[in-house]
Amino acid sequence: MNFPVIEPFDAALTASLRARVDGLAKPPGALGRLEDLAVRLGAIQNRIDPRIRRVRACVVAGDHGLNAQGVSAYPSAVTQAMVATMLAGRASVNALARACDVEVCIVDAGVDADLAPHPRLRNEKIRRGTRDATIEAALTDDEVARALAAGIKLAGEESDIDALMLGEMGIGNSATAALLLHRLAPAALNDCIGAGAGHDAAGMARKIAALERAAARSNVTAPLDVLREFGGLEIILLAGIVLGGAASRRVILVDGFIASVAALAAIRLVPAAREYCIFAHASAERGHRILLDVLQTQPLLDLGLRLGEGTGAVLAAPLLRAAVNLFSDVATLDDVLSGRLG
Ligand SMILES: O=C(O)c1ccc[n+]([C@@H]2O[C@H](COP(=O)([O-])O)[C@@H](O)[C@H]2O)c1
Ligand SMILES: Cc1cc2nc[nH]c2cc1C
Repeated sequence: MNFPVIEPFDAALTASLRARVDGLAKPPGALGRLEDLAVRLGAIQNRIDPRIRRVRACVVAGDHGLNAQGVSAYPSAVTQAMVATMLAGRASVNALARACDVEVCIVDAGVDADLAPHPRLRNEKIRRGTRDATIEAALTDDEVARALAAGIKLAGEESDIDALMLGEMGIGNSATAALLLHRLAPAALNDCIGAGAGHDAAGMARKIAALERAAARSNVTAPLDVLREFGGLEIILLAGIVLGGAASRRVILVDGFIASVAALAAIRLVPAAREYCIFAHASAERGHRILLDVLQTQPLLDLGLRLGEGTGAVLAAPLLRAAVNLFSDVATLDDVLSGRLG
């Protein structure tokens, strides 16, 4: 499969952006990591004057065949129910998006139900849920390729969207994400498994045993093979959004554990995508720390969130707007010291 070309950053422009930030009316470095964010946004957009016009959260939904093994405390039907809740504007992500001026786009990549058409629902369904990865490959090569292509295409649309956020909804996807992290980091499987949406001790034991069976079934490590063996459709479509968004020089703001695993998969497919991914927050899900360490990145926020839906990414949108305002609104130190502001 052919992936879009993702350009590395222009080193001279990055140096100019840093010089601009250093020359603003403040002691150098006094705005801490917000300064790094401002430079990064300019480097991503390849502009000395980065801008954040429209911001869109893509909440991609899918179901997981391995949920039949009891890897989640919740039935797969909750995925469909939460998609309906998001379409009604009543999920957490909707409330936070209204507060942070973020558009929400809900995408069906593989919900195990026939969803009625809705003006705010994008139908990219590849199939109704993945196959049970403890028994057989979750997907075919063709299904993986089609999910990636759908994400790449979606991310390339509407050129005035400057930042794309990765969000997801999929009961059982913390189990799938643990398998992907185990193979793609790589890291010991046990360290990648957390409580997901919540588990008691018996539930955790069931989840660990099922994931050990799935991991023992296939020893693949190449990224496309890993995605075929373990899924899931929403994670793969999100990886496509990373590739398409980076190729069109958009900021990719990554939500929690599952969205971060999607970003990792994209980065394993096209390493240049890494610089375009900004990790919004540190999820409380076990395994997220491993992923952040592997990618040597520090998230913007740490609020103890572990919801998904794109909630953490949406909350970081104001930081993007704040960072670009430094370039557009702040006087230079030279102007201040020479009295040129009047
Ligand atoms: O993104 C996270 O950090 C995160 C951590 C734990 C759970 N979730 C959400 O909870 C669901 C997955 O949990 P589970 O237990 O069903 O695998 C899925 O809908 C995710 O959006 C999300
Ligand atoms: C209710 C509920 C809402 C969610 N949102 C994202 N993952 C979720 C999981 C559950 C169970």
